[in-house]
Amino acid sequence: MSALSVDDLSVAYGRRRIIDGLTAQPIEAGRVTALLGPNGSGKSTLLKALAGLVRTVSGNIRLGTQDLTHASFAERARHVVYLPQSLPASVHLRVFESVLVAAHAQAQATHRPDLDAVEALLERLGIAHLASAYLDQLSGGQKQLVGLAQALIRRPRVLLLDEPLSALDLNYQFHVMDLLHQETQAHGLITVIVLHDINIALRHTDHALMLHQGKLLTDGPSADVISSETLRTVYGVQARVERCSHGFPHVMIDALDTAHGSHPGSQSS
Ligand SMILES: Nc1ncnc2c1ncn2[C@@H]1O[C@H](COP(=O)(O)OP(=O)(O)OP(=O)(O)O)[C@@H](O)[C@H]1O
Repeated sequence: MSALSVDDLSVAYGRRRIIDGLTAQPIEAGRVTALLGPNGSGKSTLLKALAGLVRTVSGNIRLGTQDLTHASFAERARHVVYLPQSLPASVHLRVFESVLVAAHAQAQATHRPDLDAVEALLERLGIAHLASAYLDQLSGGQKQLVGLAQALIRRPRVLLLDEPLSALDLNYQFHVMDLLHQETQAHGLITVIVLHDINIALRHTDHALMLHQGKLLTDGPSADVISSETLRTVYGVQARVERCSHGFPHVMIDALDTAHGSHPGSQSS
C-alpha cells in the first residue's frame, strides 16, 4: 500500500509563510493519522496544500511514487478528497441526492455509483432517516455527518478531514471515529484528521503530527506524540497522561502553564 510523503513543504498566503519546510515520516495507508496543534498553527493550510487548494507551495508531496505537487487538480482529485470545516450553507438538495452527486463525481474516474452503496453508507453513519431531508434544513451536526458520507462514498486513496467531529455529540464522535477506523483499514485509505480533542486523538488514532507555529514539532505513534512535554510546549498547559481503569490513556489538564504567559498560538507572526 502507498504512503503519503511530505518533504520540505512550505506554504504561503501571499508573502506570509504559514507552513515552513515541513518534512514528515511517511503517512501510511490503513491507519488513521491525527493532525494536531493550536489555533492558527497551520493545520487547515497543510490539509489544503495536500489537497492542492493552495497555490504558493514549494517542496514535495508524493502518493507512493506519484508526484502530487505538480499533478493537475483533476488528477489529484481522483485520489484525494478534502472535507473542509464547514460545508456550503445553502445547497437545496436532498441528503441522498447530495451523496449520490458526490459518488457520480468520482465514478466518472473510477467506479460506477451504486444506489445501494449510498443507502448502506447513510445507514452505517446513522443518518438513513435523513435521506429525504433537504441539506439546508439540517442541524450543524447532521450536515457534518452528510459531509462525511459525501467524502467516504468517493472511496479516495487519501481522505483529509478538517475537524469532522466539531459539531457532533459524544455518541456520534465515538461512532464516526470507529467507522473511520474500519473504512481506513478495510480499504487501505490514508486518513488524516484535524482534531482539537486530544483524548479522541489518543484513543482513536494510530499516528499523529503535532504542528507548532507552522513547523512540525514531532510525529509518530499518537501515544508518543501526545505527552506532557509536547502539550506544554504546544498548548501551554500542564498536563498528565494517565491510564483509566480500562487501560486507555487519558490526558488530564491540571492548569495553564504560567511560563507561557499568553496563548501559544498568539506567538506566531
Ligand atoms: N486564506 C487565507 N489568507 C491569508 N491567511 C490565511 C488564510 N487562511 C489562513 N490564514 C492564516 O494562516 C494561519 C494558519 O491558519 P490555519 O487555518 O491553517 O490554522 P489552523 O491550525 O487550522 O487553525 P484552527 O485550529 O483555528 O482552525 C493563520 O494565522 C491564519 O490567519
